Formats: sequence, structure tokens, C-alpha cells
Amino acid sequence: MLDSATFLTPAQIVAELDKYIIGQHDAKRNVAIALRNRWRRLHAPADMQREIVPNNILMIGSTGVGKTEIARRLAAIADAPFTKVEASKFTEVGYVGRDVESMVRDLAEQAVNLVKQRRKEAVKSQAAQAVEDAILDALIPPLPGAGSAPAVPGGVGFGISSAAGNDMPTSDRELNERTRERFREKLQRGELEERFIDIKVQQGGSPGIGLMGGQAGLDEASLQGLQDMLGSMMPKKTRKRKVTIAEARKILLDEEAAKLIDMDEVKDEAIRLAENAGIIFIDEIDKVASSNANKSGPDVSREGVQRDLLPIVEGSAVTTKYGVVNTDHILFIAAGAFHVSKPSDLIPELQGRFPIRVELQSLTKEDFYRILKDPKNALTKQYEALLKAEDVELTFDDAALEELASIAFEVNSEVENIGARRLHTVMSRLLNDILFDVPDRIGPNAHIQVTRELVEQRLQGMVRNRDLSQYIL
Ligand SMILES: Nc1ncnc2c1ncn2[C@@H]1O[C@H](COP(=O)(O)OP(=O)(O)OP(=O)(O)O)[C@@H](O)[C@H]1O
Repeated sequence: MLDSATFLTPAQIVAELDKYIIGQHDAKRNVAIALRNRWRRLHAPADMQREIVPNNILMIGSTGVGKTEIARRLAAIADAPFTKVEASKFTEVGYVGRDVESMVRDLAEQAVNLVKQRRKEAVKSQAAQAVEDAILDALIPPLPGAGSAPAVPGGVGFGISSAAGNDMPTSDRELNERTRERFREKLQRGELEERFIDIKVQQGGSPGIGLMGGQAGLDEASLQGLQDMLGSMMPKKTRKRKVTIAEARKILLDEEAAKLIDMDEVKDEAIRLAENAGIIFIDEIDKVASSNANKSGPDVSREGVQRDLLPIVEGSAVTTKYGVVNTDHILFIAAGAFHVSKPSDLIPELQGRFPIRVELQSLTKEDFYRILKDPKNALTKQYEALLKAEDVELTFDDAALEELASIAFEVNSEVENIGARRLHTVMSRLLNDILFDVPDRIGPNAHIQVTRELVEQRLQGMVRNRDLSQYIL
């Protein structure tokens, strides 16, 4: 990531976002600039790199208009660790100041997973070789002292049942090795995939260790670290399982790949990745803004949350179980509807840390129509793929999509505006019976065409009946 050869220009980032998100051009442009600026920072002189602060963004827009989706897709484009928190959760009873740091710990966790995944991918072929050896050991255990026999080049046709007398094995060891080679070839040709073998699998979790926080004044990070350390000192519990060779390959591949990667290196790289490429999305920031000058009751707690957030957003060192994460260059994207409070109700220091304000537009009927149809992951495409798995073809007339968009829009304005999320409920209501009837009553090779009439017939009654639509749509 952040690699000059592969890193996208702002226009290219917007084009990528366009594949998934309809409209919201201003928000897309600004996140694209912020992302590109990270690459620019890393290519600036070292002394300047420390000075350049990230362009944290405040997204203003009602629920379901694409705020989270833009941030999440941005992270995916950059292959960057991403985490989302709801600021309002920190105002809940039982909340203690330090919890705010948990967002950075989550980010570190995501970064470790990402790096682990990348490294596992890089050692995949090496791991596949180790898996083959392990499966072979289960099929034909090597003789004591022999270890896993290396592949014999040119050993094809070198079978123990060979008729040629001078090919006969001269010792048990040789016989064992030849048999293994014969099986290795069969394995490589995929001839044994359905055969059952016994494999040893590691059981998840640290065995029997549970520490309670607060006992020795331990914070969450030290507690985690201690648990991990104790866990790694305990012998790993393994369990025998009978599985097909095909299944064994999947299970063992992960284990073997994990053995090949150096966890200390993973941790170091993950910390750097979280610090330089991490994106933290803080939703519902408006809920911690005080809407009036009355500084008592809940407002005090809201302002407290903002004060706790401040050092993290300004840049501080947070201890995680993988090491200390410096938050100076993490990109923070805060979001909120700001129906009641305004961005200016946030404490000035926090306002200053989110210099870029973008407003997301409410979605129109036409946007809904396009959201149903255009994105790579459009709902219509998702349902088409689901039914395709049953060999049933599902198609939507344009007029049907217009009607669906119009119904979703109407329910949003009459009942509650939940943005594009309404499309999910409307579509699921429309297609529920069909999804139930396939394949029992609607067999394979059927073609279902969703027309405007079908949409009206299934949904109009509900839209007209407010009580019903409140609960169902
Ligand atoms: N402009 C859009 N284009 C395509 N899909 C969208 C758009 N807006 C919302 N959606 C879809 O609607 C759903 C909810 O959107 P999202 O999570 O981004 O809402 P949000 O604006 O972050 O709201 P909240 O503040 O409540 O979290 C997602 O499934 C998303 O794909």
C-alpha cells in the first residue's frame, strides 16, 4: 500500500468510489484528496513528514446516505486498516475515559489481520508444500528417523508393484520412501481428495486462562498482553479430527502459513500500517455535541467525550497489545446528521481538528433508482446472483425499478427517513415469497421477470396502509 507504482490519483480514487456509491461527489472528492495526501506526505522530506497533519474530515448528512460506505470503500481501495466507532457509545453509563482508546486498539487489530493475511498469501506456495508433506505423513507415516521424504525428481512410475526385478526395494526404508513418492504423485494429481485421514488441529483460544481487569490495576491493553503471553507459554492443545484430504488441505494451509510468518515482523509492520494508513470512522459525532449553552447533566458527559477524543485525534501514543500506536497521522473521518446540534456546537479544539467539512445530499428518487441498478454490489445484482445459484433467472424491468425507487422514497418521507437502507427492506418484502418458493415451487431454468405490475401488486397495499408500512417496509 501507499506504493508509488500502484497508488491512485484523486480522480482515479473517485472513479473507484463511483463503482459503489451514487452521487455524493463532494464527499468523494474530499476523501480522495485526503487519501492522496497520505501518499504525498510519505514522499515528502522526512522532517516535513512529521509536520504534515492529516486532513481529517467531518461528513454531515442524514442516515443512510453513504457516509460509512464512502469511508469503508476508501479504506478498501487503499488496502488500509479501518475501524468504525459510534461516539455516542462513550456517553453510556459505565463508560470510562480510557475506553476511547479502544478505537485505536481495534485499528491495530485490523492492521495485524491485514498484514497477516498479506504475508500468508506470500508464503502460500511454500505452505502448500508443507501441507502436502503433512498429508503424506498421515497417509504413509515416514519410518522413524526418516523425516518427511523429499520429493524424488523423476520418480514417476517408480512404483513398488513394478514388475522389473532390479527396481525392487532393498530395504524397508527404501520401500517406505517409494510408497510415499507414489502417493505424493497421486496427491498432486488430485486423486485422493475424497479419502479420509486423521489430522491434528489446534484448538482455538488460550487454554483455560481468564484474567479479570481491575484486579491489579491493569488496563485493557496490559491485560490482553498478559493473557497472550501466558497463552503462548502454555502448550497448545491439539485435537484429532477425521477429515477428507480436500478439507485437510484447507485446515492445514492456514496453520502451515501461520508457522511460516514471523509474528514480530507482522506486529511491527502492522503498527506502521495503522499509523500511516489507518482510517478511523467516528459516527454520530453530533450526538456528543452540546446543543445549547446549558452545561449541566448530559451535556457535561458529552463534552467529556469530546475532551477524551481530542488527544487521540490531535496525536498521542496509545498502548495496544501489539505495541504503541502513534495516532498523529491516522486519518479520522467523523460523521453525523447534525439535525439538532451544529458542527459549531463541538468544542473549538475538536472543530479545529476536522477542518474539512463535507455535506452529503439527501438521496432523491432518481438516486434510489440508480442505487438499485448501477453499483457493482447493487441489490438487484445481489438477488440475481442468489437465484442464479438455483439456476433461476431473475430480471428487473426499468419500470419496476422506478416503481421500487418511488415506493422507497414515499415510505421514507411518510414514515421515517432511513435513506438507502429503505431499499433493502422494500426489496426483501418484494422478493420474499419468490425466495421461499425456489426451488420447490419455482424450478430450475425458470425466468422471473419483475415488472411494474408485480411491484405494485406486492407493495402498493402496504404503502397505502401506514400502520403496515411502519412495521413491514
Ligand atoms: N449514495 C449511495 N450509493 C449507493 N449506496 C448507498 C448510498 N447511500 C447509502 N447506500 C447504501 O445504504 C446503506 C447504508 O449506508 P451507510 O452505511 O453509508 O449510511 P450512513 O450515511 O453512514 O448512515 P449512518 O450515519 O446511519 O451510519 C449501505 O448499504 C449503502 O450501501
